[in-house]
Amino acid sequence: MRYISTRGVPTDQPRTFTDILLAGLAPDGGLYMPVEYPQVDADTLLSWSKIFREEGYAALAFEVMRLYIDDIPEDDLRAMCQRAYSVENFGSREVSPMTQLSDHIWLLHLSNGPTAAFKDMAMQMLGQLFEYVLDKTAKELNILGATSGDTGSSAEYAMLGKGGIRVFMLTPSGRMTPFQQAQMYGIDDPAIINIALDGVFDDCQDVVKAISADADFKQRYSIGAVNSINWARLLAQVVYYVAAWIQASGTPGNKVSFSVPTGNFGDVFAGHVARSMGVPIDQLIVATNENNVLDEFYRTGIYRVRSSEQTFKTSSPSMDISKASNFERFVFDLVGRDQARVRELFVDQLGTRGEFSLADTREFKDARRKFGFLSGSSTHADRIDSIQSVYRHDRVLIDPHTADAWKVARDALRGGAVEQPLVVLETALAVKFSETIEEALGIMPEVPERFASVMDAGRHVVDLPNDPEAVKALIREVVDS
Ligand SMILES: Cc1ncc(COP(=O)(O)O)c(C=O)c1O
Ligand SMILES: N[C@@H](CCOP(=O)(O)O)C(=O)O
Repeated sequence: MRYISTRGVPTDQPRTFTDILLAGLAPDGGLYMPVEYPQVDADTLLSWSKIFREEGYAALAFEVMRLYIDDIPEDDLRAMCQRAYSVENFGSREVSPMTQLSDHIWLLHLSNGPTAAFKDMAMQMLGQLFEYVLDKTAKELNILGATSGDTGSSAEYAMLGKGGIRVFMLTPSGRMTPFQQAQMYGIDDPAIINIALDGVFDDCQDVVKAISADADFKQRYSIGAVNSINWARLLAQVVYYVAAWIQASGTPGNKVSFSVPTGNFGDVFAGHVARSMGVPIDQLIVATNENNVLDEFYRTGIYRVRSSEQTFKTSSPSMDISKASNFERFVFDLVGRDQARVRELFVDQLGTRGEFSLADTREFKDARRKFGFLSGSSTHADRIDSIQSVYRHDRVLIDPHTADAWKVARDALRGGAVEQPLVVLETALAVKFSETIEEALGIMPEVPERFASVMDAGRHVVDLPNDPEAVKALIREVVDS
């Protein structure tokens, strides 16, 4: 498989998987995409079903990922999948089991990994891939990432102790929960550098992109990406849509729909990839919180990003995002993979006016039928109500992000916009957001044994202004010392 940029010019040479794994963002500022989506037929789906049931998630992950990775020997890739998706890391061979809730909704558990969020599902694999490629090339990697609370800890735990890798993680100062802060800032290791930036997540992400756009700096300091701008993150996430389809249906003729709590549009985009490959997915529901830029697009065709000041601080804080990176990947598919058009929309129009409209285009009018996207949003009151409702009926504790998806899913089911089976993606454990759980239920979530001492750790973090130059200076200081 070869990869191209969403913005590239047609004469650009397509890249291999290991090239783009270390590169992250494309040099033209676009995002890498496979030149095509491999197609799977009914026989393949049935064989995947058998593999998942008999051999577990790691074996399925290998089958899916090998379709996109042809520059790593298969035995090595299989071994990496086994190490990433071990029972030790995720607690079971299924890795992402499902629970059936009332209202005919399934809950896909994606938060059984080391940091209690769905990010571990991809990040554990990324840790294996980075270590493998760096070992072969004898290179070092300085990962520069942005987090709203979950990517950061997931990346740090996945990369900790991996030779030749340092992590510089930008966090939005004062916007993460105490648990999320403690998980990250508690790590005392010279290869993990936490930075509290004076801004929101979008500012952190902008700094990452600005530094990645400085080709000389990027090359000199071997800057790599762990955010979902890195295609490998999304690829690893495709696997759990297949695993969920197998668990909820497993019959090639029977489709499954998904409701996905959405911020940077990575998770739901992985569902779009699975659907585009021929995995039997009917609807993909984009569920946002009050920061509803994406819900607005799917309702109106207008994509209007918001400034940091207009980005609300909500009780599903990991989704307080108003510039969703991966949305560009979807628009690339929506406009028929026309790179010049993507450049025009994301560089010329968005860059100058802060918005663009596809409302009057045939592509947008066909989008729902062709790509199966639905959307909705949720408020703080909705989240509280959803957490209460699921706990009352099913005795299951869901976190505020999962609650956003559950609310939009239930509305869509009741309104007849979507059919069963309908799967809600559980993206974090409630323990990370105990303040909101206490408000909803009057109880604190139980702290799993593995997190018993998280809150007691020290605080290792550097405060910096919202300025790429200040971040570059810190990277220079650490790497050159
Ligand atoms: C707990 C949680 N749920 C949902 C999301 C949204 O996922 P995505 O950014 O891939 O849309 C995030 C991060 O953005 C998250 O941390
Ligand atoms: N919710 C994320 C922010 C989005 O990051 P990405 O790595 O998925 O692009 C977080 O918790 O940091």
